[in-house]
Amino acid sequence: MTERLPLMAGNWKMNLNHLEAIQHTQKLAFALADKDYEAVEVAVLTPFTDLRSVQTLVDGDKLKIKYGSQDISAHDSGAYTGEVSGPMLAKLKCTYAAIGHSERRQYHGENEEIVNAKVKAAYRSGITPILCVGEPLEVRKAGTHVAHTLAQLDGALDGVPASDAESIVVAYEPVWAIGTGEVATPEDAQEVCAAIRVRLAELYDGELAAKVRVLYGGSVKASSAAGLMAKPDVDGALIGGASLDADEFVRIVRYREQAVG
Ligand SMILES: O=C[C@H](O)COP(=O)(O)O
Repeated sequence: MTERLPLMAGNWKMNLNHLEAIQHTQKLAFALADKDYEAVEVAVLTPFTDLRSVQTLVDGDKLKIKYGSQDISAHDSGAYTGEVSGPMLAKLKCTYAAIGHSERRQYHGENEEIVNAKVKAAYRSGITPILCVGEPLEVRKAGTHVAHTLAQLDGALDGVPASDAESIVVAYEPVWAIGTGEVATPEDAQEVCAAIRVRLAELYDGELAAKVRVLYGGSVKASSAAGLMAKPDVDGALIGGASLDADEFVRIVRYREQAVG
């Protein structure tokens, strides 16, 4: 069986200016030890304005924290006011770019076509997409959450070759769980994360599907992390609010030390 290194990624959303970002990253770096990084990959997804500061800190102090953006342009350069391109993010040595987060879909009209173009743009620049998928509350209530989420996955990966897709990270984030304090049960998370892996095997092959990390996101805290991570198809978490509290984020990274709640 393929060993998947768990990934705990903090999505700061539109929080922490570049000075606060330095302080926060230093606090994380101070708290995290080599053994933490052996057990878990740790990443922060910061506002664009923080990336240069975080890069300088990571490079200068040789930190093992990975970092990336919360979005990426579908275009590589040109007259796209306000956009930030893959080559620009690659120059800042970003490992990851979150793509298709529900807040981008909801507030910025990102549809499957745009998400697909952004996934391809990330790969053109050697950046690994953290592709966000997940259903809103009405879809969950209608019981069609698996089909809804898999349709988002299909759309995002349309025309993406296996040689790229094998490195993708998929984050299942039910919209009703984001920022609400209502975390999905481990069983709910497992149901959809497993379905995502099955679909990856159908779209590509079982070997690729076994390699891809599928995260859960939505109100994850230290108290819920161990229970979620106990599920076989949950390979980490995308953490919003709780990632802004360095102590809480470190506790999530050390989920193995928490009780399965
Ligand atoms: O990207 C992170 C998700 O939107 C989860 O956010 P949250 O942990 O604040 O619910």
